[in-house]
Amino acid sequence: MDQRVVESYKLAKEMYAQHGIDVDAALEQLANIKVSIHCWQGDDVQGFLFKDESLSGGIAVTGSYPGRARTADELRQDLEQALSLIPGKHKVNLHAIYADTDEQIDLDQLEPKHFASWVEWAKEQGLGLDFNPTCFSHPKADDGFTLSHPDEGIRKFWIDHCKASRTIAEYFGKETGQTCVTNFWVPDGYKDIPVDRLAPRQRLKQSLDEIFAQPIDPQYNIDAVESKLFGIGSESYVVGSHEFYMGYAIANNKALCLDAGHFHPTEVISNKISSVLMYIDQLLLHVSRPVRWDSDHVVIMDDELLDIARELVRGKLLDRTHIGLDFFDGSINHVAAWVIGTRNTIKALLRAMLEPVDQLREAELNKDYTSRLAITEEFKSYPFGAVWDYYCATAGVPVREDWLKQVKAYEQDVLLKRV
Ligand SMILES: C[C@H](O)[C@H](O)[C@@H](O)C(=O)CO
Ligand SMILES: [Mn+2]
Repeated sequence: MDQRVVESYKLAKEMYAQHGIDVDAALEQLANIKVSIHCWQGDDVQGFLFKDESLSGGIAVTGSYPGRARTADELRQDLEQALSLIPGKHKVNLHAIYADTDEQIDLDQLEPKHFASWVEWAKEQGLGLDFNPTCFSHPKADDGFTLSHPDEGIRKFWIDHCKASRTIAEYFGKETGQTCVTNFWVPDGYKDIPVDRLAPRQRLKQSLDEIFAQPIDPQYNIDAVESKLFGIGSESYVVGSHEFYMGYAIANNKALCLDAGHFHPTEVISNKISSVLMYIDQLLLHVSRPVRWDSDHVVIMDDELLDIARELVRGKLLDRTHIGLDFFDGSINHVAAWVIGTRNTIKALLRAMLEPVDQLREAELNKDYTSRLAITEEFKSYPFGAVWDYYCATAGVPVREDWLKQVKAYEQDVLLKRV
């Protein structure tokens, strides 16, 4: 290992120790945190089942950076490349449209066997798998409704797809030995002001009740539900609102998914974590970055990311939180997007672990808000970067921006050859 990395680390460790912070213990804790890396950044949310369907559901990918994965093998190859540049052992989050099969199969007919290659790969790589039914980019979702659809036949199709998804998730959990988190998000909503807000919500509740009627051992699968304020084409009303799913999760013992881009533009999920975890057992995060709207930009080291990490660390809530990523930027190298967003998420957790929380809490309780602000601000320039570099070096991944060289080489050798 580069001796400068080791020396900087030692100096940093001493500085943190002066505030009672055990850096080695923080790194040990960090190494046990798994981030769920979303497969859909790798191919602009296209999937492999319906090559001719364009992305729908009120979400959008912009950009046409070359080299996106076209097959499951390519996607796995790209994920391996990204994972080789990210410290720690993590999970990969699949959507149903990423089934790896030659069969012409519809979503309601999916079975574990259609994901066998993913499971085999995950086992080889020592990765966990998470899952999502895909209730969009399909002709039966063209009018913007799925699980709350007024047509019984269409609603049943989506219920059957979600049931099939839970069976697949259970299989993931059994095979990998790591609990699969299955996230349910549906785009259902109206562009303009509806007359009846209640009936679609009653139908969505009924559908969810049917989907979850089959018990699954939580050792293998846990279900999460994800709300949204608005989407493109559902600006006036989304059936699965925050209140709807918060209530549903509490009443039915489900995990709640908070996506950073799914609320009012000035509303932040960091301020929701401590509230929702008072009433629900487990949380799923979709760490994302809204820029003026739910634009799903790559996660950067901004105030909100750090605040999310602080909430989890300070409240000792990491054990009850599944950290997933959700962004899709088609304007930059797809592998780099994963690396940037995931490294930032892990780095933010480290930064949060390297704060003098006890000291700050004491200042707060003593109404010494001057010290609270002063210390918080000074710690923003404490040498967390030296600790991060050491962590990357000991984990066998590139230090600082060195990873970019590898991504550029991969782009030349692999991605640009995909024509
Ligand atoms: C593709 C994902 O399931 C999707 O992004 C969903 O989680 C979401 O956030 C929709 O806005
Ligand atoms: Mn999301």
